[in-house]
Amino acid sequence: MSIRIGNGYDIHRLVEGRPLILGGLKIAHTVGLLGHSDADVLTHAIMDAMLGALSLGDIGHYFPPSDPQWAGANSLLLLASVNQLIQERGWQIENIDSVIVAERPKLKPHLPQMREKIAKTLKISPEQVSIKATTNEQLGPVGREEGIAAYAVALLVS
Ligand SMILES: Nc1ccn([C@@H]2O[C@H](COP(=O)(O)O)[C@@H](O)[C@H]2O)c(=O)n1
Ligand SMILES: C[C@@]1(CO)OP(=O)(O)OP(=O)(O)OC[C@H]1O
Repeated sequence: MSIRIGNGYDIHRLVEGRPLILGGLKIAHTVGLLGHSDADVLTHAIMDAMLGALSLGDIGHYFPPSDPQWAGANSLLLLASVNQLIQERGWQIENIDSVIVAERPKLKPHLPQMREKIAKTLKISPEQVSIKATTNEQLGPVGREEGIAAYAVALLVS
């Protein structure tokens, strides 16, 4: 058995007139994340962690922000295709750990549903997907609610 580990990070700006989508879940809030795709920072960080584990580059390589094809893209569909990419190479996810950094809204009540959505997309159990939330203690751009960030680690086995 071989194992590989990867990490991912993403941040998107919060603006009015956009939905807030995190882990594939639409969350009621006054502002949402700006991006070429649905700007789902958590899912983006997870994809980069999976790609990083196999030194396969980053999501921008597979889904260029300059490509109109990805305008408004559902990041869960991109996640499914990254999963296919690693499976084609003989790898599967052992577990994912992640954290969303957001001052607001309160994300704890939404975390179980996010775990289910990510796990279903990756065809693994929700127990293999950890999603946490923390504030940035009002420090920096995230602390000023200018954006939301996410970090993820993925362990792959073959
Ligand atoms: N957007 C968020 C941020 C945090 N939480 C939960 O609150 C706990 C305390 O957060 P601190 O940043 O003050 O340490 C954290 O452990 C999360 O459970 C949240 O639900 N939504
Ligand atoms: C998935 C993509 C597609 O445009 O999403 P974006 O919303 O542009 O988000 P970003 O994390 O800046 O870059 C990743 C892109 O590949």
